[in-house]
Amino acid sequence: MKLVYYPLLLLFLGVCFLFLVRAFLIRTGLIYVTRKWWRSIEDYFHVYQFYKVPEFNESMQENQLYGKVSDYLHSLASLEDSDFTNLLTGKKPNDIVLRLDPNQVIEDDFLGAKVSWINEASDKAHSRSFVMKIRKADKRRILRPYLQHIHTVSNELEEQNKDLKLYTNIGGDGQNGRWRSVSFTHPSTFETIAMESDLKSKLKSDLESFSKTKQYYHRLGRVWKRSYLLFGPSGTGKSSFVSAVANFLRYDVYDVDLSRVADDSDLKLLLLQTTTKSVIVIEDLDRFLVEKSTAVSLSGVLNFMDGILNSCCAEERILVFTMTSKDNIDPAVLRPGRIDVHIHFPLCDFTAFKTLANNYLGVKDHKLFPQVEEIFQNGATLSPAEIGELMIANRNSPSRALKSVITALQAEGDRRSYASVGRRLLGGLSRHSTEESENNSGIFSPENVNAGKDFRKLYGLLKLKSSKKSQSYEIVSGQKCG
Ligand SMILES: Nc1ncnc2c1ncn2[C@@H]1O[C@H](COP(=O)(O)OP(=O)(O)OP(=O)(O)O)[C@@H](O)[C@H]1O
Ligand SMILES: [Mg+2]
Repeated sequence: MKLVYYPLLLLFLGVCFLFLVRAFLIRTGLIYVTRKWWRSIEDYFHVYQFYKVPEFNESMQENQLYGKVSDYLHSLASLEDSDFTNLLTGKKPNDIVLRLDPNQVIEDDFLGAKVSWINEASDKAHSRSFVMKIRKADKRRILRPYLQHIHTVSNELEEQNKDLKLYTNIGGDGQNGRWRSVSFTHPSTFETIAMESDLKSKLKSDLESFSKTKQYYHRLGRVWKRSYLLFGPSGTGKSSFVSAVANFLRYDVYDVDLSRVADDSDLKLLLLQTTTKSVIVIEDLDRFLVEKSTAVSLSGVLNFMDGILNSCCAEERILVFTMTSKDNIDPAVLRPGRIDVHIHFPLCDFTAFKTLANNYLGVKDHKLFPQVEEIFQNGATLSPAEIGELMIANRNSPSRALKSVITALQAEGDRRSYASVGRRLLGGLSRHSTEESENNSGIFSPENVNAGKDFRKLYGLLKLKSSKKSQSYEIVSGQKCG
């Protein structure tokens, strides 16, 4: 009977022994020595192949693969396990980054195979190199996909780390280029913009799919561009949206000021001088077209929108046009193909208000919310910019902030009723224009554009009223919406 339990006892003691040895090795740090020995034993039984990636080629030109490999290796978590790394300050003031020391080894895993890289110190030619070591047995299976993987990851890292630029056009003869740039640091992102969440995800996936469809556009013989029209009252987030797009795609921004463009050919020149992977914006296009306050003709604008000149390079560009209203705009400007996506930016509703309260005050719910909701339901509204300002001014006290929003909304509601009484009193002659406005979802005539803020808010109310029947945000892809 005792003999039956013997092997079990031995097994148990063996497991306990191994467990204790492992705990001992980890505790004393001897585990690293053991691993090194184990690796040497493994090395002894495998045949390896080495690939050198030098910093310069034989003509002493920079080998771009070296930079990509360097970016890739320095992004690996296993960098921390290397025996010797340098600690350096990163791009941002509080960033600390690790850099592999010369002759240090870094390990990587790819498709179940182990790959080691050695950061070789300068040789006679004063050039550095990375040397990849893989088992011959794994070479056929992983070499190509692994190199492809390095390319993809390093390209992604480059996108993430590049400093974005904001270009603005200057007047003048254009001898030395017409764009002047500064760092683009606008913090607006899709997360900070108050926008219906479904619409937000649709727009994000639209942008993502655009940035990945080069082949598709080429096959159709189309310029690889996507045009967005953002329309809505002032302070509803149109410019913030442009920044969010740039931050999302990591694209530079070119802000075209039409008042500084000399003529159609000047506009073409500006377009030619933009770089790939950029968002090109014309703000307040309606103002320029309706008031004709630019030297550029309508056909000049249309050619710009079509991006004909860009077809030579066919690299990705996003065109964004902002307008207060698209009602008085020549339909040719808005036709499908010229404008791919129309996005309506309405004044605030309760859902947008909650997003703002969360962003600005860190408040997800509050006892004053039902009161705010009721006021919105009665038709009062303000622009997100106006609500945001009230919240910033009272950011230390959410209750005070919400009370000030309520007071402002109530004042706005009162002004609205006052305006509607005024309209009724005016009667006859003016009734026609009011009806016309309402029938046309609140057409905003050029005279109204200049009639000041109060009128603009009134316009916003009419617009919101009509849009509430359908959706608060309007996105129509590939067709004009009205
Ligand atoms: N939908 C929104 N979500 C979050 N913040 C917003 C939103 N709309 C406006 N804001 C805030 O209001 C300010 C003004 O917004 P923005 O400049 O984007 O408005 P706009 O529609 O471009 O106005 P305008 O037509 O006058 O140029 C910004 O600081 C922004 O943070
Ligand atoms: Mg703006």
